[in-house]
Amino acid sequence: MSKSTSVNPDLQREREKCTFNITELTNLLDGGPHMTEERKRRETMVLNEGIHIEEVPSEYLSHKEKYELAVKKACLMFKLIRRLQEEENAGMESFRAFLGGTLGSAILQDGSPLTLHYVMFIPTLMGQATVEQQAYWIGRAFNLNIIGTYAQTELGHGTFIRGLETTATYDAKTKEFVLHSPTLTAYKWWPGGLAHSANYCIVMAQLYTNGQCHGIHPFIVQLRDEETHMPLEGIKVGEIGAKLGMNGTNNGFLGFEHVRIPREHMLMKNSQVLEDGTYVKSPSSKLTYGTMMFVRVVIVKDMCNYIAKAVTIATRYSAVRRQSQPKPDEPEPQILDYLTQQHKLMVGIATAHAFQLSADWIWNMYNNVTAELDAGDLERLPELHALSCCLKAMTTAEAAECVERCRLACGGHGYMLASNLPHTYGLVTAACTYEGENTVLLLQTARYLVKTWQQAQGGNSLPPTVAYLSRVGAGRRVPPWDNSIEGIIHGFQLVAAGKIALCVANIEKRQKSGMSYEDAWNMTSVQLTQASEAHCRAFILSSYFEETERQVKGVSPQLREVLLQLVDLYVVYWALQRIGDLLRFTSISERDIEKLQHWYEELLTKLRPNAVGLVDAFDLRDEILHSALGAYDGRVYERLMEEALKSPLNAEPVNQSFHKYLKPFMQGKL
Ligand SMILES: Cc1cc2nc3c(=O)[nH]c(=O)nc-3n(C[C@H](O)[C@H](O)[C@H](O)COP(=O)(O)OP(=O)(O)OC[C@H]3O[C@@H](n4cnc5c(N)ncnc54)[C@H](O)[C@@H]3O)c2cc1C
Repeated sequence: MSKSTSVNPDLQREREKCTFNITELTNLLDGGPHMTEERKRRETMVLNEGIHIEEVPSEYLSHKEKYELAVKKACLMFKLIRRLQEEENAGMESFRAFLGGTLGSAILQDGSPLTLHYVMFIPTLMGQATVEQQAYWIGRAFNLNIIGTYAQTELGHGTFIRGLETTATYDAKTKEFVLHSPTLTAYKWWPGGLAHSANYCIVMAQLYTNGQCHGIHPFIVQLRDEETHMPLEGIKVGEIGAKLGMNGTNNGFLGFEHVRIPREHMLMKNSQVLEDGTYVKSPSSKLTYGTMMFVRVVIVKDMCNYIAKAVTIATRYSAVRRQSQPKPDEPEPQILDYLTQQHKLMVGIATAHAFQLSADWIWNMYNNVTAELDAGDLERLPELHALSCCLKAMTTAEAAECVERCRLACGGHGYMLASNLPHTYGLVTAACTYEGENTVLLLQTARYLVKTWQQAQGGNSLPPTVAYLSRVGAGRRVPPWDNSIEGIIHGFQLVAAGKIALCVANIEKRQKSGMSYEDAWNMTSVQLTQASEAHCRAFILSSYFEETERQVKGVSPQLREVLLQLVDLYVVYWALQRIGDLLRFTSISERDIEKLQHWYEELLTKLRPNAVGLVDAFDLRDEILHSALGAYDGRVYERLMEEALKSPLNAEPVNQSFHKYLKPFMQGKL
């Protein structure tokens, strides 16, 4: 952590009154002291290169210049990864470590044009290419001799994959596929790095062989000449234009005019097309889920980093900022002393912890299920799929809310790009849409929950993450309310079960009244998304609670106390947020609610002295925070002015537009 000699005295006082050892918490969050050391080593290695330093802040560059700078930085980052691979034989994790949440967004604040190469291109090759295909492609991709992306979404269709229109028609005479975009809406639209960066691409297209359509399959397609980078014949490629955020990602469009590729360029680990055009179906359509789930799990982990970043900025700023004078004879208080401010910030800190533990949990589950898959066992795949869908949806939505709340908590200064909260919001809110639009994902989880509920009613045993549904199932008497953490978590399980039961009952009722299943589903879908959210909330609350209980066994009493306070705060916060649900599905009373409210206020007060210590423990270097409001030394006002002076408009006292427009206008001559 970069420590300036002159730290703002308020911030310094906050650090002095912290009750626990900050390094102990940092180590815990990293997964052990050796991991902290490893992370710091990586950060130093990257930041010492100076790639993050910008002569002119990139917000003042043109669209084209922003892209050119993003490519330069991304290449320098990839060069480092290549060096690490050569020196230390590092694997895929080196990509994640360098390009993921914290370091990645420190270097490329508005997204990287090469991210898709490691987020989607390589994982898809690993998951869907045959051993021979991997032998041919992975080495080149891994060494970054080629740059790839992943093109699925089209102008006309994103969510509905079966509706994609790009075709890949097999020509048995030449043993080639012919890729074609029959309509404007068939154009690929959105893939990161596609516009001007990647020279290869995995394209999802409708496979036709012997006159029959076999649905969507992956193909690897060369887009650009490896020497000149010119688009190959029949390839129509370009950029989709400026966006709310992520303007460094070079999202592109792509159309094909009868482009021929060899048969070997269909990724055939799962389904195959033989030389004569015979189609050999995949043993399970579910096998292709692997890459999607990997990416969703990575997204959950990234959300923790973005939340940690936003709350670090807003909490440090809240310690430095003084405003208003509630007591006439006393100085203005730090805004962190207002309970409403603590309410905005503390839950963010707790959320970062809760998501990190949920992410670790699902990461382990992902690895176990993948190992089972490799051994041909698909049993836990639907459970993992359902959990990864709702977790991705909930964590991205909540991260976006949390970053926005942090921005608002910083008042006007939070609106400045120099706070780095707007860019962070741009990155986080995009994740609500990509890799599965959030509502659609919640509905996918709901489909699994409805099915599971029906299984439970039939007396079948349920997989671990939904086992609670048979314990708290329909028809059971609602137990007395227990105003403890375990009691609230149990209450959330009752809410989830109650909502799922209602959805199932509503769908059945609507069907009985003559509606088709599809219409009954659609009419119930608002409730279905809420049931999914309730299920996911119950999962996050219980995994956060259980994992923390396990974790605190190995920490000092001082840290233990704070970690448990954070869990309590998170659980009670959500109970208060969802009072309506609890009143509806549990036996909670007005008196219990009042107690919860007091408990919550007490927790905020208890956590208040440790607020800065808690965010310091995220150990985000100034170069990573990239924020005038959040720097370690708290020199907020000085930094804001320093940043303002970097505006190109401040380079001259009078702008030429004065002479050209303002003056003639004021003099009535325009
Ligand atoms: C920043 C960014 C980066 C991206 N990167 C890539 C990339 O690299 N490669 C790639 O292939 N794609 C990429 N995408 C595309 C992304 O995957 C799609 O935007 C996403 O899947 C949603 O599809 P859509 O845009 O067609 O929205 P739509 O599916 O049209 O959704 C619009 C609305 O309709 C609703 N809706 C749709 N279907 C249903 C349903 N069945 N039930 C209820 N409601 C429904 C949705 O909830 C939403 O409110 C990216 C998108 C963004 C924003």
